[in-house]
Amino acid sequence: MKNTDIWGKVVGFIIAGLYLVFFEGNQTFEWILFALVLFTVGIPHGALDHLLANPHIQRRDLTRFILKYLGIIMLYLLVWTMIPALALISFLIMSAYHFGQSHYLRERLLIGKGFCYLGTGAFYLGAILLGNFEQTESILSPIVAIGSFYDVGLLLLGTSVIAVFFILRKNKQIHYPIYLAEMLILGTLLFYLPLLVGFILYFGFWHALPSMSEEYQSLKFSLGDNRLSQFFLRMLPFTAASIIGMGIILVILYPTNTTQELTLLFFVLVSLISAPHIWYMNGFLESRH
Ligand SMILES: CC1=C(/C=C/C(C)=C/C=C/C(C)=C/C=O)C(C)(C)CCC1
Repeated sequence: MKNTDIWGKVVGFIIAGLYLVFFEGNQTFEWILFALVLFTVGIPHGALDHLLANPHIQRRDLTRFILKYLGIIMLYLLVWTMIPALALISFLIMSAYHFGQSHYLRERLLIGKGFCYLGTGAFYLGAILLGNFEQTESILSPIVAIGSFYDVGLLLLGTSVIAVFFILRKNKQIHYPIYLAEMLILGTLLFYLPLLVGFILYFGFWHALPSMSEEYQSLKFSLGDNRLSQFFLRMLPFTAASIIGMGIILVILYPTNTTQELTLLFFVLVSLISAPHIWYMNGFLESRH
């Protein structure tokens, strides 16, 4: 699985190309693509957090881990219900950091690491959301009115590329032109793709798959024989729990809510499982060096 991340990005570009040439506006294609990427890499990449914390975790520690994970989820749910705008802003900042982090899995950033993660992730997330501003605005309308933030968003997009450029250039060991080229090419593509297509391609092939590959590299020695099948097998319990849990909530709310409301609810559920995942993943990635 060493070069899976690179192949994944090639596949991501191919799917984007196929979509633009043959399936543009085809909602069936969009939903199938979304579900497929979400179920095969999107959710599973976060289903091994317990092993990243401790590859040989035993029942007692696993229980403690689950309780801690659920505690973070509950606390964050409380924030969503009491101060939704704050919960949303924290979700966007956490996500930007987390997405940015997965662009530099093979690098060792010595200067401005946190800002570089944040800037890179903010750029890609910004491209996805600003390129489909009206839809983003309408999904978020039950929480906040973002209508007047378009120009600020564009400014943030420009600032983040420039900031990342300077940070990467300061890190002399990094070959920065490749990252900038990727930002410009992928950023433009994500800006023009529809919201959920752009999001799922980026999430699946630029974030989840590279992260999964890194998880495998780190866990493979503790997986015994048939390590690849063991790796996938161990993802099953928490993947299934997340999909079933989120599915039940969405199915119950389906009859009384619009598609926009269900989309927002889906992302709120994603944010709930992402909060502890981002925390544990950061601990895992930062402990490698
Ligand atoms: C696409 C999209 C949104 C943002 C989603 C994000 C930020 C997802 C992050 C997922 C993460 C961090 C997963 C972890 O592995 C909004 C603004 C909620 C609503 C409009 C559509």
